[in-house]
Amino acid sequence: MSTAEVQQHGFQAEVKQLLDIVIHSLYTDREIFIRELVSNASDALEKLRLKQLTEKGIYKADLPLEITITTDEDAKTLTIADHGIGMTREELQQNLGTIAHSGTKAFLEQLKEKGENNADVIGKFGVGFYSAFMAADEVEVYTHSWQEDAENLKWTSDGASGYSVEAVDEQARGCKIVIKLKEGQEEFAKAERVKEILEKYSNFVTFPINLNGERVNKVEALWMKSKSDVTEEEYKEFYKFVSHAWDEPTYTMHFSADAPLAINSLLFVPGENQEQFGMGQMEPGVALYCRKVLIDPKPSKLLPEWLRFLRGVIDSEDLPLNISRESMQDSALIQKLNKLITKRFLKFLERQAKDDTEKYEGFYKKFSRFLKEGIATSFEHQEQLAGLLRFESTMTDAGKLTSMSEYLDRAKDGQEEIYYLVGNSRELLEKGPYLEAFKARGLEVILFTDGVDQYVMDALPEFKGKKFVAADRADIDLEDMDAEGEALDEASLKGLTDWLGETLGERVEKVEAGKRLVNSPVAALAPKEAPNAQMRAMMKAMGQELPEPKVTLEVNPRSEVIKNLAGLKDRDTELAGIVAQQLTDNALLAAGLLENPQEMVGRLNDLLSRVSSEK
Ligand SMILES: Nc1ncnc2c1ncn2[C@@H]1O[C@H](COP(=O)(O)OP(=O)(O)OP(=O)(O)O)[C@@H](O)[C@H]1O
Repeated sequence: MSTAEVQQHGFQAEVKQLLDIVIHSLYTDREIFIRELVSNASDALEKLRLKQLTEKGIYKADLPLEITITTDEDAKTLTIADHGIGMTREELQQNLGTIAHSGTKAFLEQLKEKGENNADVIGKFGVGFYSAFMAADEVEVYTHSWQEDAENLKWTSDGASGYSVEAVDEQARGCKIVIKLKEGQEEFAKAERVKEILEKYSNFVTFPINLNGERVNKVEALWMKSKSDVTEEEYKEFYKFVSHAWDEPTYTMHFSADAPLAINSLLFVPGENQEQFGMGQMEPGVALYCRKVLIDPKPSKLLPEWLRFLRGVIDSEDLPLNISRESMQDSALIQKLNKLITKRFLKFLERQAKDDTEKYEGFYKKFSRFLKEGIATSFEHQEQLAGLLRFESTMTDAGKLTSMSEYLDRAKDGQEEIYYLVGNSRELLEKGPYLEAFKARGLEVILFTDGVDQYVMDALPEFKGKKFVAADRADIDLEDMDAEGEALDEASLKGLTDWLGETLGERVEKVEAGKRLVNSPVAALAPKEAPNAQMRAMMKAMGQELPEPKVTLEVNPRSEVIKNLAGLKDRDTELAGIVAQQLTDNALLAAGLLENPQEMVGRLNDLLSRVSSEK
């Protein structure tokens, strides 16, 4: 291939879609494209700084690690150049021709399926390099990779269908991005305007920035400063800068410690949960530094996976600088950092929950899935995480949330268990037969209605020494109470339960007189190990055939239906048999365990015809 040849490339379909949104629908804060490009330049310089530690033969090794910005009002251009790692031909195609981030890609595919051009949502997550086309007619990228034998290249695009790549004359190491401004966007070629934009965040950039030959920033790392020297505004801008975010952080946690490890850390909980918007699994976003030198922008083991929503920086002096990223991931030091920061963050959340409940509940609505994932996957932090859960219960008004600690505060003296029930909605749970007995005894039951709650509760055995017990399980031992109304006498009750056991045969494990029912005649109690209604629905959705579970049928000796049935079985065994089957179906239906509603309809019609024919 001759070096003069210009290669034409089409953009990947998702890039075209993204560019279409960027160019036609994203109008707010166009100036942020400068932040995106400066932040990319800073990333590229950080990567080069790390290469300097581990590689020999860096191209033009003496070039300073800095960012140079020039404006040209006559030519209507803005140029942002860095001496970072630059890009090879393959890297240009990979990085500036496709969307590497799988989450963004999946998200765009979803938008396409729905036929939406949702600028609002995409605007929340940033579009990186492509944001240049908010202000540009054409963008040129001149580059030479850090590798000595790499080509001198120029990438050009008008942001429409594709881009070209060609070999050019000798380039400096790094990238020089020339932005040819659109009509109406000439302000970004004015030095004053660009300076004003840079001032917002340039002090977070740990490399010098020169604008038209004049230095604009002090180089300082915000996370190394003391809390009292940083303003709210600086935190916000820093968050946007380091995480390429367009939203504002919900929480900011800035701390330093000397022992057991020397740490300076600045962490953010984002304003939005990307995973909630269908952007796929987030990548870890807390970068690891050692004395202001970036070691790894996305270290996967620095924090537990369920903390992948956090953004920010952890800087530890104790890290050896020359260690390879691979061996660092498994080092004892990383494990220590992981433990320490997780503990601090959980404590931080506990305090936030106490200090501003409303704000915490707002956070919880968006991010609770991560905490629950933590409970299901990390034994070590289970108890602390359980304390951070919020839920409704039989003692809260609908829509109001409470916590485990509040539950225990309200619990009766001597109550050794925490009762809960999992289902699709509060309404359904309240209509079911299981809560009566608890209500009658003044016992609080937690109502879990999130789709993942069953998994969470399967993983969580206890909280502060009190066992979790599902209110619909057969083996709950509730204390006797003086229920109102006359109960069936012992002998008739025994006769009835024996007869029911025989009549229902294989359908039930056993039939017993119970203490838990107040109004309902019967309830179906699933054995401890059996999947509950929610799990069954999920298993069925995955195509698994499930037999009806063998339940314990608990009968209420004070119910009129039960008292009548005890007599009916001796007068009209056939009719009593139909009633018994129907009662069982009712109980299974209420429990979400009924498998054959068709059979029930036939039987109900039979019953109705008998009732209506009675004189
Ligand atoms: N100045 C630069 N020097 C070297 N590589 C660059 C430069 N600018 C961009 N790149 C490369 O192009 C890729 C894509 O950049 P882009 O800004 O679109 O996304 P990102 O920075 O990876 O992610 P995000 O901005 O969403 O966090 C970068 O990951 C990087 O590899």
